[in-house]
Amino acid sequence: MEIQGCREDRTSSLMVDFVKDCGGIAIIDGGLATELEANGADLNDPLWSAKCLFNSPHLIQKVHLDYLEAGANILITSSYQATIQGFESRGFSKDQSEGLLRKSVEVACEARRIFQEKHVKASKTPHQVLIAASIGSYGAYLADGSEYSGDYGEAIDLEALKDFHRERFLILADSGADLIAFETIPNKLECQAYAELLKENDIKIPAWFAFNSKDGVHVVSGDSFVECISIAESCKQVVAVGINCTPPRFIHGLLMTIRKVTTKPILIYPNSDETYDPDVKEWVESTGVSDDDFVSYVTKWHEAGASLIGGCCRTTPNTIRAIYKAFN
Ligand code: MET
Ligand SMILES: [Zn+2]
Repeated sequence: MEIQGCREDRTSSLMVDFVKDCGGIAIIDGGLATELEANGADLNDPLWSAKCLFNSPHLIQKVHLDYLEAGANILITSSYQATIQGFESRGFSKDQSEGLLRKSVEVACEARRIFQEKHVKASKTPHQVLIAASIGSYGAYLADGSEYSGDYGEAIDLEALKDFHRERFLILADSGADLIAFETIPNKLECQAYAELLKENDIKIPAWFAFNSKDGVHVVSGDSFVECISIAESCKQVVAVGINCTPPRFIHGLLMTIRKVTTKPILIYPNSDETYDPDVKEWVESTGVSDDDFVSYVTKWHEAGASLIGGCCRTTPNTIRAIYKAFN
């Protein structure tokens, strides 16, 4: 029985095949950093969730396992805000920093192994699981809120972004993950940088591109959503495109736009519609969306063409369990 979910051929058909194997809808996990906080981690730190890689990896494994038990088919690793630059600025050596990046994938793979072994021992068939190695934006590394403005200033050009991302990207591409998840992409320049890194390095591992929006029309910088999706569309290693960390109420309109410009599987993992305040580095309670409200959207998104659905910040294993139930 093939239970790992890692396929030998990491080709462009990976996501189409995986979604088919999952019965037409693959469930992505929910918020990682915010769920680590719910489990007691103090992430008020420029490294955010990556801090747990050296100070509480057991918590990361627990949250991954909670999402698998809730029904997730895809785990996104804790490398979103993990960078060599960030770790070095905290006194880690280069080797140690690279080791911490690899560890983010190892912890997720170990959670998958534990989950699948437990189900096999109980004579149940575990669901398939892919590990997506997260890469957050340059703005996430800056931890100054620019991941939600996409404004990096004049000094940051395409080459600067490629130089910033190259090393971590190459390490994660060779880490044993099934794919790379470029998440919360705030502007067109960063999207181009990722596409060029994939092409120039003839990377075999597939990737997905997920953008965020705060007006339901553009990516957060104000750049054209259509142009960003089109760049991803023209990149053969990109196996899915879509939206993350965006309020659920914007998703349907954005989905209608994406459908016109892509032939690739579409992924949607919104946040819970609360607002992040970069000054205090906290999510500000607002109306938010309850798990029931969230789930009332998901079948509509699926009907509208999304085949990978999960949650981002402030969604929880309960959100993912509710999504799972909506489709099973
Ligand atoms: C700001 S979006 C964060 C995405 C990341 N995968 C997380 O859930 O922590
Ligand atoms: Zn998020």
